[in-house]
Amino acid sequence: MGQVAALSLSRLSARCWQRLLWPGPARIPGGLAARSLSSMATSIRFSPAARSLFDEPLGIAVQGLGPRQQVTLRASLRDEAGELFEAHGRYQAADDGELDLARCPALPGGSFSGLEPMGLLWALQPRKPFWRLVKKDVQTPFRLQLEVLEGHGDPPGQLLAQAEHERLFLRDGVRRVPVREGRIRATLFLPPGNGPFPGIIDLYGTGGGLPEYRACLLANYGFAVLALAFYGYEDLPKEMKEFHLEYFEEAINYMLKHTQVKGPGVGLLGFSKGGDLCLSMASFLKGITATAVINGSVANVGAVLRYKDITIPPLGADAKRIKINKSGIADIVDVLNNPLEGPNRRSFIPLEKAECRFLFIVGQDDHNWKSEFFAVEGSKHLQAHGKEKPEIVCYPGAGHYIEPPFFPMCAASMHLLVGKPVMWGGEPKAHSEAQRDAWQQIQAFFHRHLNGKPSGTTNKL
Ligand SMILES: CCCCCCCCCCCCCC(=O)SCCNC(=O)CCNC(=O)[C@H](O)C(C)(C)COP(=O)(O)OP(=O)(O)OC[C@H]1O[C@@H](n2cnc3c(N)ncnc32)[C@H](O)[C@@H]1OP(=O)(O)O
Repeated sequence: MGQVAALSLSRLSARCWQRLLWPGPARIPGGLAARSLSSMATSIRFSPAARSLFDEPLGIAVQGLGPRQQVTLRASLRDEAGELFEAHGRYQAADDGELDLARCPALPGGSFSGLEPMGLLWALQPRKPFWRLVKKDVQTPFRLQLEVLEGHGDPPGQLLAQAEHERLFLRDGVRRVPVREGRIRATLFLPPGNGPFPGIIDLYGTGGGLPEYRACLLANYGFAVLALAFYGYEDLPKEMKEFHLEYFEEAINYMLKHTQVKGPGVGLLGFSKGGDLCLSMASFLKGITATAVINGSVANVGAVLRYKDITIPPLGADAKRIKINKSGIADIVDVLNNPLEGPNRRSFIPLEKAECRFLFIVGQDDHNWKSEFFAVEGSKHLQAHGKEKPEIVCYPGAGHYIEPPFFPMCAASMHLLVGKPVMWGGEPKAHSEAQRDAWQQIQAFFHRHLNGKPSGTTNKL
């Protein structure tokens, strides 16, 4: 079992005992989320006070402590399945009894240490092993609970203060529009106003369903974003057997016909399996100006890909190359064949046919597959065909699931294609920093190429 999961289980007894004493955060009536139920002395200050967007930094301070008083701050939230995610930090107040996480480092012994103002969020970990924080209903917030507890004991001492803060996904005025047009099964997020807005199509990977949370967070920054399901959702194919690009072509045409989407082309944002689908869309379909891939493959994987009379077979894999790491979890990083060798080359996506700009976001500790190798070989392939060199941004210590900022890193979870939990790679702090930078890189890339705006970031390799 993953170390993190084991930690959650081993501490379960202690926490259960603590929870028996305190049945959990009291619901605060009237939405005064930031007001803390506390003794007169100690109070919690969030900035912004009551609610903020999930991908925004959150200021956290505690007032009214004793000079240099030692306290434990414990953050928690329950996802929509009711699963609990927790993190704690050990702190010492300043001489004036104030504790501001932007200025005060966390001490060793908590979920994180050092000066980490957002550590209580990015270090959240599930009690349930192999569980990942996802947001299914983006119209409701995650309710973050924060407790201030006396001392650094385990279990910690008495409750000094508690407060709740809402982490939202939809900025005021952003519209959520279910799309059931033709075969398309999607959700369109539109910024406030009439636009037209630069359009992006957002694809997740293996797992099916219709994850909307990255699309809606991106729409908060002025893009019209279509979260597109492509299997395992409503009347779409139940399994990942074969994909027809004509389905994705419908989605592109839907966006380009939309009065609030700015042409002449759209952007594509794909993660994991969604990444190679975006690369295939860019290679065979028209109307694409910019394609960003997060830990994607430059070979078609996991299912046959068809477009008109063209067929691209999925890259071969060998289950015998599945390793078991020291925690007993499957490591599939070597499972796929090399798409540069022999018959595997038939799976290599013909990127040279694309007429768009590319951005590859790479977690260098990705254990789903060799994302850096794929990005570098994709770059070589494009340049060998006289195409622009793509942007490649590599993040040391980042794993496979590079999500929007402050999503806690998922070390391992069920891989629906492999049929067992796999390790995704990454080290939590480095992974969190990668998520924050990648989010800026992706927005700058799309603003630059869909809007012609100068970007504020540099290209790192
Ligand atoms: C063997 C050797 C061969 C190997 C070949 C390898 C080739 C490699 C090539 C290919 C490589 C591809 C590379 C890649 O793409 S790697 C995978 C990349 N993953 C993604 O992009 C996420 C895609 N989307 C989803 O996962 C779903 O949409 C979610 C989960 C967001 C909701 O979707 P939906 O609303 O439909 O959810 P459900 O309630 O019906 O659950 C369905 C199942 O999902 C599991 N789940 C749900 N929630 C969580 C959670 N919070 N934590 C952990 N697990 C969770 C759970 O097992 C559940 O099953 P069950 O527990 O209910 O039974």
